[in-house]
Amino acid sequence: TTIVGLIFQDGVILGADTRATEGPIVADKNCEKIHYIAPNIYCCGAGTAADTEAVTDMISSQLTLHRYHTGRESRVVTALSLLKSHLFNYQGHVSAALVLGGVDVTGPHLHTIYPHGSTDTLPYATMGSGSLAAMAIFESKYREGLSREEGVALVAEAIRSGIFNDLGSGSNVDICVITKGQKEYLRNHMTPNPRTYVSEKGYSFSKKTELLSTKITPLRETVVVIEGGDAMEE
Ligand SMILES: C#CCCCC(=O)N[C@@H](Cc1ccccc1)C(=O)N[C@@H](CC(C)C)B(O)O
Repeated sequence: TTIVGLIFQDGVILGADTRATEGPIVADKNCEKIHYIAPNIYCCGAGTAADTEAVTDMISSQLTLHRYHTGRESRVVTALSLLKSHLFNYQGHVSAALVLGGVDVTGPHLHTIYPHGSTDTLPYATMGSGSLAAMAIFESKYREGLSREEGVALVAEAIRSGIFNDLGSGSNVDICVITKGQKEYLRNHMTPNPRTYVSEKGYSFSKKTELLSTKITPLRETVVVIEGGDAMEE
């Protein structure tokens, strides 16, 4: 997995690849790794698919009940506290490595949460097996005050770096843009690895292509007997 997040001038942008693996096997070529937490909060997950799905679903439900109780919009820090305490209680046995992002009354927020429950607050972050490939892009190109277009392009570039350089990552680019009072989930924003099909008529070559066997004179063949050479061992 390659999952990333960054803060741009109007909020937060999250990104993810869509490959699920089981050892050397690709179990899912287009899975979703950006999970809904609250209307203004989303979370990317790496690690064990079942664990990232279950833990984000659980915290999303808890925040829904909390919003009913308070009558207010959820805060990112609330999701952060609920996630880290759950993961810490399970001492790393819940294998969920998360990039949490959102915008609330206190502004834009981006955090990483590790399986053992430690967290970091950052302007840009990457997680998963493709995180080093993605971080190389951020470390060389991130700057504060990015526009929406620049931010989306940089997130896409970081995810593509993981897709093409990490075997644990692949297929498509999913993106989620979160600003004050608005969020856009761009499912399969890029599909750089389309499946190609051979038509039932077989391969189709360009008009200019000529069959080797007909047009071009047969390949020349000359046999040279080497005088006095030892017979080759059979
Ligand atoms: C679909 C399906 C089966 C998914 C199995 C499954 O969790 N794969 C894991 C790798 C793994 C982990 C622990 C045991 C075995 C295999 C996986 O692909 N993780 C990616 C993220 C999740 C959300 C898709 B990524 O971190 O590489």
